[in-house]
Amino acid sequence: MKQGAEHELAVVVDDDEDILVAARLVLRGLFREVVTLSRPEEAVALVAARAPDVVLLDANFARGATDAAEGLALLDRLLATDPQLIVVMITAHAGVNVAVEAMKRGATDFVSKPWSNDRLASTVRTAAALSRSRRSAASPGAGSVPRPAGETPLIGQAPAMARVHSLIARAAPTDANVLVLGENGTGKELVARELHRQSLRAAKPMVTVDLGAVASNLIDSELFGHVKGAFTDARTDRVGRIQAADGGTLFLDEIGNLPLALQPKLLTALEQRVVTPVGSNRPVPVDIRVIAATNLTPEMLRDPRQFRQDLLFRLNTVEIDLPPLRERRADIPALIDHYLALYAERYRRPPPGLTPAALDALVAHDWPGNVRALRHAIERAVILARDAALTPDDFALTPPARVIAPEAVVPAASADLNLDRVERRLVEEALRKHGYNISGAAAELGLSRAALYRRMEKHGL
Ligand SMILES: Nc1ncnc2c1ncn2[C@@H]1O[C@H](COP(=O)(O)OP(=O)(O)OP(=O)(O)O)[C@@H](O)[C@H]1O
Repeated sequence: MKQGAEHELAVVVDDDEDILVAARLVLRGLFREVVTLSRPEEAVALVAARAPDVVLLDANFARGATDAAEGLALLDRLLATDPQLIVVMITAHAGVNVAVEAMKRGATDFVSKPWSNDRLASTVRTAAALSRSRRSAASPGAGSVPRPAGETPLIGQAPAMARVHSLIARAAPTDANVLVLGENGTGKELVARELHRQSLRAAKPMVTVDLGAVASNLIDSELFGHVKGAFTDARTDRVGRIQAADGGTLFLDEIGNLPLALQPKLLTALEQRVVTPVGSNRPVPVDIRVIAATNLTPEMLRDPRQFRQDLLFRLNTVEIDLPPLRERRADIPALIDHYLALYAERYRRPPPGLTPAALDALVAHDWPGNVRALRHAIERAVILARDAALTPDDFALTPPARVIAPEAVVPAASADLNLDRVERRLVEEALRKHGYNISGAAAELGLSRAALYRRMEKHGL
């Protein structure tokens, strides 16, 4: 038995002898025993008998095969034999689709050939650490830390959300970059938090950059930092957010707002795992996992005039698409219960009841602002609630989105000129006109996204 090895048993399954030898050389420092198998059928029996810490499995078995069918079928069989098993897939260079398919089926991570030995070692070490915590707690996601009190859980068991939960559970413990897509208010940030919380980086920070809220000329130094004197206002050195996330997770919200000119710089940082602060020529090494989110549609994202495709390819190793609330109405009652209880406690009142008509109206509503709008509607209703159960009128549900000419919202001379109410109306109309797309509505109103959010909060929209 080898002294000093961190883990017990690794199994490498590949029909290429060179790969088996190369993997053994890397893994023998980490495991007391490394078993290499060139015949896939032996793997199932070995997994059943010995519950290895990690299996490293080649995706393309039959020599020359590229569709990975055999490797994926074996992955299914191994996981059926031992659902707690940690499998790291070996994929061909640029085999991202295979890697994603493998992770959807339950692989924990992947390495692509040709690999760098350091990368292989760190991927397998991370996977083995996960295996240990999974087996000791006998529950998936055991590497996670508890959700802080008061932080919202990701509610929803409708089929579309069940898929989201399952993708989160599988992608979280890997270092794969994740791109979260969805309309405004669908919960993209919550998903990012869950991914971080269930990851092996959970004890380290998740650093967020909202690229929609930072002025475009400041994004460079916000992300990469700067050195004193790099520009007029740079009076001291400043660490950028990427570096601040070292060891943890970097959450890039509204990634669609990253200026095209800065996209190559981010790509280089992600590929080379270094950042070079503005005004410096000394790259600093960083170890980050990136989660990005956007409300751009997949079609917009795939337009090279909006987004560099090589950067997209880096960011979307796993893609999680959050459906709008109107496509998962089954989740609405659970969301209502959660937020009624939350706000009743916050505003120190008994949880109000709900008439059946109110429940029907809330479930039937289209919620163009998604869960955020539902949450605000409930908060407002709780604040205004009297003793009786809440009725549809207590929720001020507006009719479905329609496009309104801007002139129509300018009040006639005789109309209500109260500034606060006019502001509310304008904000509401702009939101509706843009289908609750915050960036679009903010641009039309001449506000930053942050300023628009403040007004939405103020007016309970
Ligand atoms: N599934 C959910 N369960 C509970 N609360 C949710 C859920 N989805 C969203 N919310 C709540 O809705 C609000 C908006 O969520 P979040 O900020 O994550 O959305 P987003 O998609 O990132 O929005 P935006 O694109 O506008 O930044 C938050 O208050 C969040 O707590």
